[in-house]
Amino acid sequence: MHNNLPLLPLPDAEVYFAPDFILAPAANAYFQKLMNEVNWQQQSITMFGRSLPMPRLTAWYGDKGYTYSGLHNEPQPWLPMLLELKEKVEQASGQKYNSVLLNLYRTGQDSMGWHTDDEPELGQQPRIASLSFGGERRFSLKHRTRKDLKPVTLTLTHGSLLLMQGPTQHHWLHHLPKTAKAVPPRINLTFRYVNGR
Ligand SMILES: O=C(O)CCC(=O)C(=O)O
Ligand SMILES: [Fe+2]
Repeated sequence: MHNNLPLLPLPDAEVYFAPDFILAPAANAYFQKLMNEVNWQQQSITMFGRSLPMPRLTAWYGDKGYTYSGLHNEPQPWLPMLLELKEKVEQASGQKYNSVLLNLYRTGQDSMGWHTDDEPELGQQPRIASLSFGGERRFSLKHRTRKDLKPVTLTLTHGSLLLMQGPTQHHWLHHLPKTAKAVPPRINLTFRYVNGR
């Protein structure tokens, strides 16, 4: 699908990054509203038979249930603010989304490990539109098989939009590592199109 966002020169991928997608005054207001109005949850992950708290808070809103990190998530009904952001992202990307997963990274110790978003419900070519608010964090992509390609690191700035689509999830992993720096809290919204159910 055609859009006017800046395309990153990555092989086997279609990744766009607009660092100033939402400008500071509006982005500040969204950050505060998201902090206050989203129903943030502490979920657990089971690893090696042990249940551990996820290193971030999460929330899931949208039209359809979705399995993520082995957990089935029943979405909460859309908040007006989330529909407004969804519309902005749909206009910029030229595509529709029907769900959003929100992540709150409270400190530099909150993180997300290497993964791909390739659950069957996301279809053959998952599209993920990721908005960031608050503290800047580094985000990296690494090719699954091509060791000659160095990992690519971006700084996900306040108000930025990162769009991953096409073959990206088949060939690249991504993560949001911890940082030892003192960083303000960060809120991330990943809009997705979930099929079925
Ligand atoms: O916080 C981020 O920027 C990454 C989030 C992510 O990869 C995900 O929710 O699948
Ligand atoms: Fe992801």
